[in-house]
Amino acid sequence: MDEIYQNEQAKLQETLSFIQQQLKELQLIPRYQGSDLVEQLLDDQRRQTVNRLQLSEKSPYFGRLDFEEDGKRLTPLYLGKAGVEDPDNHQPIIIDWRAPVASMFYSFTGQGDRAGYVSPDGEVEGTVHLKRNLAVEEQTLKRVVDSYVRGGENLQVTDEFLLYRLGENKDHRLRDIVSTIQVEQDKIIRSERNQSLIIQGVPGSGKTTVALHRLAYLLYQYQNQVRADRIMIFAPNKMFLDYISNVLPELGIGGVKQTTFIEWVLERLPEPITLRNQTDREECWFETGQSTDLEREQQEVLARFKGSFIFLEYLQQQLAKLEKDFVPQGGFAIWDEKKLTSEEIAHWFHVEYRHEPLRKRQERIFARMKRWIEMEHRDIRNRDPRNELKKKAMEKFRQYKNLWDRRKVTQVYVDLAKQSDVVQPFTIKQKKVLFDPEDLAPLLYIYNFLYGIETEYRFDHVVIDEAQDFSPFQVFVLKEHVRGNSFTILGDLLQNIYAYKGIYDWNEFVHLFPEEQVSYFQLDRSYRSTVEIIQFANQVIHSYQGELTPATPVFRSGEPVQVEQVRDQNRTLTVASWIQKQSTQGMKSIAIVTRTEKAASTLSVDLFANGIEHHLITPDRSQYAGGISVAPIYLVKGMEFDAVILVDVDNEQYPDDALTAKLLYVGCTRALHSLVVLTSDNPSPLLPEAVPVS
Ligand SMILES: Nc1ncnc2c1ncn2[C@@H]1O[C@H](COP(=O)(O)OP(=O)(O)OP(=O)(O)O)[C@@H](O)[C@H]1O
Repeated sequence: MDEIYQNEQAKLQETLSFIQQQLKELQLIPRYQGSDLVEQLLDDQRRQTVNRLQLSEKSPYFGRLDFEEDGKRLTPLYLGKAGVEDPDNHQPIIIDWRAPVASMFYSFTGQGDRAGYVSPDGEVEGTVHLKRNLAVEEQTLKRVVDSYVRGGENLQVTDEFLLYRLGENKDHRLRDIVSTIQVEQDKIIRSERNQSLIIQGVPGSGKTTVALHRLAYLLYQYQNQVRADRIMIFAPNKMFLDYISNVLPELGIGGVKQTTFIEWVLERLPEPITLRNQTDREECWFETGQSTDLEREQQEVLARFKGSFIFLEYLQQQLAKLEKDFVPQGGFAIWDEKKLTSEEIAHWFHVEYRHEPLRKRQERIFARMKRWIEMEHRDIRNRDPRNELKKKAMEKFRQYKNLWDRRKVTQVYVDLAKQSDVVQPFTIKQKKVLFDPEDLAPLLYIYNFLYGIETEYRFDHVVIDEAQDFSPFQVFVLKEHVRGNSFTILGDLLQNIYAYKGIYDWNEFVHLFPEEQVSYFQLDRSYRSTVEIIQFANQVIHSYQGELTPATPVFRSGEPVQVEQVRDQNRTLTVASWIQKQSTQGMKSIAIVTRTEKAASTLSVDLFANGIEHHLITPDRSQYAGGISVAPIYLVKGMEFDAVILVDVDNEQYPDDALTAKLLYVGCTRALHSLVVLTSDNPSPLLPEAVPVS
């Protein structure tokens, strides 16, 4: 292996010198400031090459595949995050991981020596001689692992490199996985653009990571059809967006937009919308105790109805009626016998302008009527030198315009919703209607119906993360904004802790797309947590698993999950000493997870009093700083930590019901390496049979 290592070391030096030389030469060329288009294009290309070389400089490649295409000679292919070529002969020095030929690195599993890929010129086949993983960090070769050598004993060492990567401690942001993308993940990443992918995946199966890699792939593969600034990522909250914000820049991608659905709709609608304070609602939803059960149930029924396809169909019918009767009866008359009949105006509206949204047609008709009055007035100017008749006509016109529907979008929605049997009256506060997030998709739908969609709000691709919390109505309205149904929709039905929104079954989304344009994927392998943690979490959710497949851990063993009984008065000290122990063991991200927001603030105060510096995660927090975090359980969804301690896991806080089981499942599956569960002398019935260690 030493010789192999030395050869690779020499190759790395040679590649680095090449990159540095290229960079030096390119950086000596001054930026072009003139107006010659060809020169501008060349300058732009140089800038892109500099960006790629800079990305490659620290870690030029991560893998090598020796491939002998049938009828050609064997070529070692080095794969990196960005492609680098020799400018003199255009030969590739490093191949971009997204290139067709690179797909073999991910799809080749070592069973037999044949491999192939689809190039722009057709299928290519050949023989693989070597597949090698190379870990290069800060220009230093750290590790060389061969996962396949032709004719050698191939012991599935791919896993060795994967385990090495998974065993690392994580800082505060999600990372790219280009060097260890797995076969089932690669299929998703390389899916065609005009496909809506619906991905159900167990916690830690890489859903978020894979979706971001798919974006990088789409931007590479469909350069002329997909633009970064026309891609939108929808995620549950700002902190989560901050948490995932490193992956795309690590892959050399900039400019992709990210938002939450609420924020995006509020920005999109021109009318001010007053949203009811959601903190109270979430608190009520996640608060423990029976007193809120009825309130929760009512909320669930109403919110689910507003997000449902049934409500959408109801609104569609109502809006169709609105359109049919949009033109007021009676026509419009001015002086003498001059008149526009309602049939004439309706013809403009329903036939001539039918391709425009309703309010645009209305504007056009008003403009046309105004022009008509002026034209008619020219004929009688001599009779009406002081414009008396014209003024009267204009006054009548003003009155006529008021016969048209000129309600605000919010008013149209409130009126239509009220007429349905299910929707209850909206709360009014200080003369303003208070809306909930589930009203936003219907509001946007009505807005689009009345005003249409501006170009800047159309997307080439949309990612919906934690999509189990999205309603069919939300996805439907987003579909109106996306060209070619290009979606990546991902989530986990077992993590739908907001039962008052979202879906029970992915079919609720599948039906929204044409059959040939939608693909369903299921990811069952969990890469995040150790075997012990996954087995523990699987037992927590077991009774509520339903049809869903339990998570299969990648074989990475760690310490057993500890369930500890502590008395109330000792709790803070136990947590404090656990934190200290984890920090000394090198854990970079540590989470102390409580059942409610109140409990998190109380514990936070106690920990500060004990000298433990940390961050308290609250619903309005927009950044995740890593280190030590204290958070209520429902706010850690989507995130991960090296070590997690769950506190107060007793019968009172975690009774045996579906919502609580899901919450606890989410909490357990956040941990990468270490999980501790603190309970009282009355432990939660959801905990596995493990005998508590006291
Ligand atoms: N092929 C892989 N190689 C290395 N690490 C991986 C791979 N796939 C996933 N991971 C790691 O597993 C962890 C979980 O990934 P990610 O957060 O994308 O999963 P998820 O399915 O979205 O999880 P959750 O449902 O819990 O939000 C991350 O640390 C990610 O880097």
